[in-house]
Amino acid sequence: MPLLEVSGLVRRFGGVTAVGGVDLSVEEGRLVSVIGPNGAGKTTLFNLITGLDRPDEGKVSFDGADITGFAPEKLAHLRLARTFQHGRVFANLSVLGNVLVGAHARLRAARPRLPVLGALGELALALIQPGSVRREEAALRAEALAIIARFGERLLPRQDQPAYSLSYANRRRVEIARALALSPRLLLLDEPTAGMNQTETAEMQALIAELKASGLTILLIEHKLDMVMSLSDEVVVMDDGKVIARGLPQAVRHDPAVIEAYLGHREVGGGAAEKALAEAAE
Ligand SMILES: Nc1ncnc2c1ncn2[C@@H]1O[C@H](COP(=O)(O)OP(=O)(O)OP(=O)(O)O)[C@@H](O)[C@H]1O
Repeated sequence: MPLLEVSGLVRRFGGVTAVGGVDLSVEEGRLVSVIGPNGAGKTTLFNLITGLDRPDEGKVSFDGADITGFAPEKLAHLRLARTFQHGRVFANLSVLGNVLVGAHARLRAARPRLPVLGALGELALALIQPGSVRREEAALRAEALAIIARFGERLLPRQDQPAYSLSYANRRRVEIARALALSPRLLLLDEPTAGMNQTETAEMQALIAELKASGLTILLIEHKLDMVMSLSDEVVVMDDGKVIARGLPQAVRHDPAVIEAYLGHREVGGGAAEKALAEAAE
């Protein structure tokens, strides 16, 4: 059974069909990439999966359960995490604070409110900070720092800096760190290297490869095709709201329909396809 299964998903905005009947499945431990030209419907698809938007038709299942239209918070409880195309962080929180938000969200999910205590009781507990709460906080902090350490010198020395003071690339790293603190079962990354230079892109690629090697299931939107080709178990190509090709990276790379979608070429040979895709990635 796939971890994520999307069937017949449709989303219309007025006269525009942003997602027009998409099927997609991601098996546990696999990395599937969604590529396609601007406006193909990739981000809308992510929004439908992650509860930021509701489909007009179709179904989203996670681990066999119907999660269609579930609110993002409920999905976080199921440990489905995402990052955004332009990066979203809590600007006034520190790097560590941002990552702790993710860790706390996971803790709340694992330990539902104690009905006996109620909200006031929980607040009192947090204020008094008995030993158990302090130990829990210390463990979360250590865990958050370990996640930040995955980003090495980029984030570790900046753990106490507010997110607003960071470079764009670092804010994007913080967002991924926060998503990892949720200890996700499925991670959706929307263009994690957008706005990054070559060195930063290579670092991000290495990190995603590491996450994949650790067994994390990942759904990735990415325009940098070299990265897509090297990381993906499967590539799904969208154009105009529809899936026009899917399969192993090398097969997709040579698919004339894919070249046509990117560049409008109708007749291409294998070599030309590769060149066109490389150009499209620039
Ligand atoms: N909230 C909205 N209201 C109206 N139209 C929308 C809305 N969101 C998306 N669209 C339209 O749906 C289509 C798909 O957009 P989407 O952002 O999903 O594409 P994309 O593949 O993610 O593009 P990009 O690679 O540029 O991010 C586009 O035509 C877009 O203009």
